[in-house]
Amino acid sequence: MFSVLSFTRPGERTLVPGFHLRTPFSVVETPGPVPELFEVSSPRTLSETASQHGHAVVGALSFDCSRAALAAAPDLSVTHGSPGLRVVREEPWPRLVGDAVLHPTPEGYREGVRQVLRAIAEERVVKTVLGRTVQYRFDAPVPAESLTRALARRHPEARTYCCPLPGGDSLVGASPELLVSRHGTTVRSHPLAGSVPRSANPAQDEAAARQLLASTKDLREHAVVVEMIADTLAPYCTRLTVPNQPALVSTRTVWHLGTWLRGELRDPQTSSLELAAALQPTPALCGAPHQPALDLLRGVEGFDREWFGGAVGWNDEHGDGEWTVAIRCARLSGTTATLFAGAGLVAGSDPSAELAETSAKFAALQDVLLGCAGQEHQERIA
Ligand SMILES: C=C(O[C@H]1C=CC=C(C(=O)O)[C@@H]1O)C(=O)O
Repeated sequence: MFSVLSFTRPGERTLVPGFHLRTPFSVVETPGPVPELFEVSSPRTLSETASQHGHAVVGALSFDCSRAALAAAPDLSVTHGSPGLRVVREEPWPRLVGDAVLHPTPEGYREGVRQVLRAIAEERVVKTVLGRTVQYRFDAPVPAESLTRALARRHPEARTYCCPLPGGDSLVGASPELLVSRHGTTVRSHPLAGSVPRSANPAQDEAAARQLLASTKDLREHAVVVEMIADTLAPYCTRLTVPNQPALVSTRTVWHLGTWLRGELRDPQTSSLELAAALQPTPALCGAPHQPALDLLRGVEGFDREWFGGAVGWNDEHGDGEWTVAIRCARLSGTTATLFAGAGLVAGSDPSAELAETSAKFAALQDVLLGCAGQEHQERIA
């Protein structure tokens, strides 16, 4: 069942963003602010409800898939190709107030990694993804749409999104990872796992990429994810192609290992939302085996991920749609912006290297958020 949430707070209407998802191949957006969100305890319920009413829906699935915040979007526009950025009035950018709040501290994160490595050594888990947060406060709310446009300019290769959340918050990000798409009977997924920070020195950058492609630790970390996604999609597909080697994927700040999976749907009634709910969360954000990894990360992280590591996307009235993994993101809530990043841990992971990896992941948002605020990046977060 689902309940309708009032989405706007009195007096805050002008700050409420619409839904926006830009990829290198398309832009999907609502024409204006989303008036109402439906909070759903089972995304499948809404998928069925949406198809009964013939509406497209947009929104977010939480990390553990126990919640979805979705909105009916009868006027959803899908523009194929690589259209230019919509010109809208630029709002004034707020100023940063005070210092960044890190959770946990860098040493706290390294200690968390050691705890997970002990659990791996005791064979309680094979892999767990450990997250951390950094929170900034501003003298006024951060304009979500301006931030999204600035992210799209800085990360044209990414899947840039702005998604309304309950309580007037929004989730804004520039993710490199496709959870799942369904177009007609074609299903695609592009999991990423196994990463190293990029270097400003071209020779070092190339060497880092080469080492990543040859790293048995990172290949193992990646294989766990691909196996789960292939096993989950296989029953939905008549044919599923799974390359046996990952390829390098570059973002502005990080190299990743990535694998494109492609399948043909067995039943054309299966919607993109149903596929997303079946996959979420993959071991790229949680770990393996699923339940012990989830219990472990909940105990060690000490914060509620809610939408971080979930999925943001759309599903049209035919069941077509795309769901992006909600990473490289900030939750905007009033005058605060909370950034999230995590790293996959397997046997052989090094606490300081994992900390550096999360810092490089934060940088995707930080550079834009603090750059727009006219601030130098003074905070040493690692
Ligand atoms: C958890 C994050 O990244 C995931 C996605 C790609 C590579 C990952 C890794 O190598 O650890 C993570 O699994 C994040 O960006 O916060």
